[in-house]
Amino acid sequence: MITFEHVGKRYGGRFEAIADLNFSIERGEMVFLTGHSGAGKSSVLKLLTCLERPSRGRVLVAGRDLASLSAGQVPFYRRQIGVVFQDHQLLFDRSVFDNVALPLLIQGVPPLDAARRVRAALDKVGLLHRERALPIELSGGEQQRVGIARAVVNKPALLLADEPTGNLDPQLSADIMRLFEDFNRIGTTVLLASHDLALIARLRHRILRLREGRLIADEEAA
Ligand SMILES: Nc1ncnc2c1ncn2[C@@H]1O[C@H](COP(=O)(O)OP(=O)(O)OP(=O)(O)O)[C@@H](O)[C@H]1O
Repeated sequence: MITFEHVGKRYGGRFEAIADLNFSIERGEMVFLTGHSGAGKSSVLKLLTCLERPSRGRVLVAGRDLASLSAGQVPFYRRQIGVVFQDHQLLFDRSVFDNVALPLLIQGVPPLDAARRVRAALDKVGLLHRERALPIELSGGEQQRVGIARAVVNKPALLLADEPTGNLDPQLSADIMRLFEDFNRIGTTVLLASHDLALIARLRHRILRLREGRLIADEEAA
């Protein structure tokens, strides 16, 4: 599903934030990406979402070299990917329902179809009863679950998350991770960047460890 081949990323002529990175993730895997602050975790996710381009090497997703995508094709490519951020980036003047519906409206999905899909996504994250609420009325864990519903409303083949439990206590973090596992169980490939080593160790999925932009360990699921 994902292949990095000799990938390097240099920001503005400085040192390489990512250096000769090689790894593959098969369709249907759930993998953690970890490492110290500045190790390059977010850079890997930015390369996968075409927010950044590699300075060298190739990034392939579903067999396609992302360098071959034209600027016009990038939005279509991104529709196959769900992205969850640490700060969830919800619109605070829109309801939970409207936040989750946003990607579908941008794509021109008919409203009735969109409503059905939004409710299915909210149901999966256990927030169907809060569809009319504003994000400000929700707890941090609930807000993160809205962010996850928005990321999966398109049924993406690939789900990426950057520190999705960064602001949550251990219990809520475990709940959020269980949600990712649920989506993985139904076939979604999941790549999660996290520096929460205790949480990662408990969950027993494959772990890619980065240090200073290099892969220093690739540990199979326990
Ligand atoms: N847009 C940018 N311009 C310049 N340097 C950048 C940019 N984005 C990242 N970097 C640098 O690249 C390196 C890797 O950053 P990255 O955000 O990928 O690491 P990270 O492992 O996700 O860190 P954190 O856990 O703190 O988010 C860091 O030294 C960072 O300062």
